[in-house]
Amino acid sequence: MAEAILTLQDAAIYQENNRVLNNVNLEVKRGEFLYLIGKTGAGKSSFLKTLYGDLSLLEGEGSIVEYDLKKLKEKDIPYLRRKLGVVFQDFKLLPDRNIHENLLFVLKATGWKEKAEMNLKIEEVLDKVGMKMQAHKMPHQISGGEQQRVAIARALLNDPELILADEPTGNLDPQTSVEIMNVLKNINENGKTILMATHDYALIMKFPSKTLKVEDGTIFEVVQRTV
Ligand SMILES: Nc1ncnc2c1ncn2[C@@H]1O[C@H](COP(=O)(O)OP(=O)(O)OP(=O)(O)O)[C@@H](O)[C@H]1O
Repeated sequence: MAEAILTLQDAAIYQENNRVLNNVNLEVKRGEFLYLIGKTGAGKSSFLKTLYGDLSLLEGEGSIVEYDLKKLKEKDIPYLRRKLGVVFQDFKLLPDRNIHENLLFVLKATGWKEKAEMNLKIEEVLDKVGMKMQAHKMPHQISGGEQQRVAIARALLNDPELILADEPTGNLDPQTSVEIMNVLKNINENGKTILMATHDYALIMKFPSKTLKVEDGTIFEVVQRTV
């Protein structure tokens, strides 16, 4: 049996004083690809924010990539984030520097020092997402799908154990969404665990995988045909 990379027991998720989710119990095993679905406002983003330390876990127990979410301190968060790769709907690339410099910025911010090592790492992650030849371009010179590829490459820089993707195809057309899914699936097949929030049921049908649903204030696993 693969070991658990994420577990939650009787967890509640809060936004300010509002309890958004309750009785959350789940276990994600190393190597899994999981979807997180649910209506707008159901609490998917709040859930993911709790996992990457943006919201505190106030009730229940939780552990992610060996961090205890209940005991997480402010000073732990940068280290937790290095073991997680987070991908957002809106790419969040820095507009004032090229692709290479965007990735270099993250490496420097996470403690890398050796220029040659940094350049090699950047080349390696851009190669994984098919963007090696475009490292000199500015974010506005590449398409949305290409920007998302770069954002995925950025998430891979510190060799994370788990990738959290919040609607990574939300701003992309159907064909580009399929291309991004192929990139994510490929990364998953190479051993990374991925938890991906999405509204895109067509994509789920095309790339079936274990699916969690956020509904009525909690999270539960659904079988594919009922999503
Ligand atoms: N900063 C905040 N303060 C208080 N309540 C919030 C805050 N952010 C979100 N909420 C509330 O928490 C609930 C869950 O929001 P959340 O953004 O997690 O939903 P979601 O499922 O990710 O939706 P979407 O698909 O639109 O991103 C909503 O009722 C929302 O109004």
